[in-house]
Amino acid sequence: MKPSFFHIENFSCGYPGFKLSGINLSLEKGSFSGIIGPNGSGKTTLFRGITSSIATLEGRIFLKGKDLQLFSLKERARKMAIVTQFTDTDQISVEDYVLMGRMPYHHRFQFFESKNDVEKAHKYMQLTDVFKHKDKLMTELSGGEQQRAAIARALTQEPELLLLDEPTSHLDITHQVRILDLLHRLNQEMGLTVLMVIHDLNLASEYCDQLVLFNEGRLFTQGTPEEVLTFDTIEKVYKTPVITRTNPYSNKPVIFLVSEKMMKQGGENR
Ligand SMILES: Nc1ncnc2c1ncn2[C@@H]1O[C@H](COP(=O)(O)OP(=O)(O)OP(=O)(O)O)[C@@H](O)[C@H]1O
Repeated sequence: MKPSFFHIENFSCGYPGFKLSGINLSLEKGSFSGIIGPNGSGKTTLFRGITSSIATLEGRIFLKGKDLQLFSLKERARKMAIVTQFTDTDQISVEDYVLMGRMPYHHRFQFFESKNDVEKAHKYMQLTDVFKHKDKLMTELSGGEQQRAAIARALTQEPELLLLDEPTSHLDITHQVRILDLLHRLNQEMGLTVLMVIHDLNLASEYCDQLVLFNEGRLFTQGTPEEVLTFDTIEKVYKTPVITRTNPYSNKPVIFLVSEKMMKQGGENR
């Protein structure tokens, strides 16, 4: 059988007091997947395990059939990029920050970026709408602008697999759609494989082919948005009732939250 593009096998990692365990996950080349789940369920921990920021306790991860541990850092950075929740905002210009995405392609004694590196960085800065800030310091950007610069840097890395931890958490609605549309376009046109942690279940439903739902350090279920975003599953995992409907334009599931206020008003109107 042909190995999948990215394969996580019986994986476990964690910290004292929290263990993520028994994770099995396969991503096909060119897939667009979302990891969802309540706060503290282990989504970021999985990314930390994948990038070896924390030690693996059990299991293995394969990228294009090769154990991720066997990749050199440079080789891995050419294949896989990650956008974390926290952008390091040193005293560095936005342009230099994004250009760091080209470092995995520099040869040993290359101290300056090439014309090609600058062109790529400018292209992705434009696509993420941060080009106008290129001469500012990263510390002078807003949270959403920093998040877009981090995405620009990861795209400048031109990876085959892009991992994003809550890429839209600081973005206004225009930029949420703009960034997700951009990722979708790169996914469709260039075969970029995307795996993102996302809290907004409606955006997850709209953009992802596959959803992976985490709960209490385990993978609770995975499947298409239609299979995962059901009333029963959401109530069981998030412990809150929701209303589920289908978006008439995209035919994807849409979730409406049910508040106490809404329940009371519903009662009064009956
Ligand atoms: N450095 C750490 N040391 C010890 N425990 C940690 C550490 N980082 C996270 N945890 C714990 O691990 C658990 C999972 O955290 P994680 O950040 O993976 O959750 P998450 O699903 O990404 O949550 P959120 O949706 O809030 O971002 C939490 O209970 C958290 O308190």
